[in-house]
Amino acid sequence: MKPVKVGLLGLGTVGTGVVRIVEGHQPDLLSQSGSPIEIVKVLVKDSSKSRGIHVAADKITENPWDVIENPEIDVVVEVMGGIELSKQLILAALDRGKHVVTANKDLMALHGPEILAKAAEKGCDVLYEASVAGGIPILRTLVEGFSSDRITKIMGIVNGTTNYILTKMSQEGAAYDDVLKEAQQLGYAESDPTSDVEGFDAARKMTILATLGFRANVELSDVSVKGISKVSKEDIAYGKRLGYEVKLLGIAERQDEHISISVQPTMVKHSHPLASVNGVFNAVYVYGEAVGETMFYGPGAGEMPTATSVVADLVAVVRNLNLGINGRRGFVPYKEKKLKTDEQIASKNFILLHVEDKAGVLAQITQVFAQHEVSLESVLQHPNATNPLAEIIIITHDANKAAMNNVLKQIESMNVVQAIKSVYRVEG
Ligand SMILES: NC(=O)C1=CN([C@@H]2O[C@H](COP(=O)(O)OP(=O)(O)OC[C@H]3O[C@@H](n4cnc5c(N)ncnc54)[C@H](OP(=O)(O)O)[C@@H]3O)[C@@H](O)[C@H]2O)C=CC1
Ligand SMILES: N[C@@H](CC=O)C(=O)O
Repeated sequence: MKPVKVGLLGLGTVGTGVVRIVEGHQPDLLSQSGSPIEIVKVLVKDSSKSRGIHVAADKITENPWDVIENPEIDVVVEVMGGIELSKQLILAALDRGKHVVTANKDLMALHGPEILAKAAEKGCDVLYEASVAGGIPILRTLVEGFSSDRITKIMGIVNGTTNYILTKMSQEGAAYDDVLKEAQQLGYAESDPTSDVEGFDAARKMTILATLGFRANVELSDVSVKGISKVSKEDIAYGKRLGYEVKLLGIAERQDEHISISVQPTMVKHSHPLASVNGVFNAVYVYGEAVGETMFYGPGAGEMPTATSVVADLVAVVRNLNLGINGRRGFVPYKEKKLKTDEQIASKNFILLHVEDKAGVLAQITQVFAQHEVSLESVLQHPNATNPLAEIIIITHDANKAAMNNVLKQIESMNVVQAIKSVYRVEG
């Protein structure tokens, strides 16, 4: 039986896993796809590097065109990362009629529409399951599993590195910098981990999830982003005392065709299933009008989980090749999105203030909330042992973002307020 030939762009964390699965699961891949699958060329940046896996020297190249212009290659698997070169190579591969599998969320979040349009024009498949939530098959689930429903909310822990960091800070009191180093050593973090800790990686994933879930032309610039670099041990400890876990949450919501998408550290109530998603695990919570609440859980990063999704896409491409139906999905024309205004975005909020420790201050503060019609769920005040200030912790009921911004602006200008230490969205 003639094997389907694959060119692999990248042999790092994910690429190594892809080679292991393709070589180690041959009988399963054959029975699932209908053809043997053979990796015939592998692109690396530095061929002299020692690697944790053996690949025959004649398969390794430092020249990407050895893969793209190789006429025997049917499918290109891009796991090298980056944007400009990967985009150029993927478009060139599609121009030559090659199908593409990629794990590259940076690329798909920014240039997905252009790449998918080219694939449709050329009758090729472009699959990118591994780009969101590593080992969880969430993209297929949104596109196929929920094709009959109208999704109104997608909420996810979609970055393994930050969830690993927050979990270790919360459970072991570990220091932020130490845990980030560990996540890098474990192969979870991006080559520039700023993407992870500042929330950009999660924003790219939320762009992809919202595009597919809401079937709308969502762009990366539509996502408001805040990372975890300013989350303190104090915030985590306060959250715990009040029954919350701090998580970096991506939240995409839709109401009457208006959408909002954000990534931000969020206080998640202990009783909410997302609060117990720990370590490198990811979870995506999907609300559909008909189905109600669903949640998908699994490892969000790392060699083998991510490679599982990449190779599952490869199997799908090969199956399509054998059925002669590649590119049949075509380019889905998404609906024009409408973004919610700040008046339309509502959530509960957690606010930690340092204020002067004297009578009447609490009343002054709560009055500001009342003026802007933000009602309060709970208010705690106690003296701070280390300085002559008191701490006030407020949890609001659902309040719109515009009103909350006005409250915070007014509180910041009050003489009795030394600092607005933290503001978090609250879920659950
Ligand atoms: N790591 C993870 O858990 C996950 C990663 N992803 C995505 O998968 C992709 C790969 O990630 P990962 O495996 O972690 O990355 P790595 O940095 O571990 O590997 C990148 C590989 O690509 C090669 N490469 C990079 N740039 C070039 C270039 N210009 N020319 C030739 N070869 C190049 C590198 O070569 P060399 O080895 O010689 O340096 C290396 O083999 C990224 O898009 C990432 O966002 C998605 C989900 C999870
Ligand atoms: N750096 C990413 C890797 C997977 O997408 C993460 O930590 O989730």
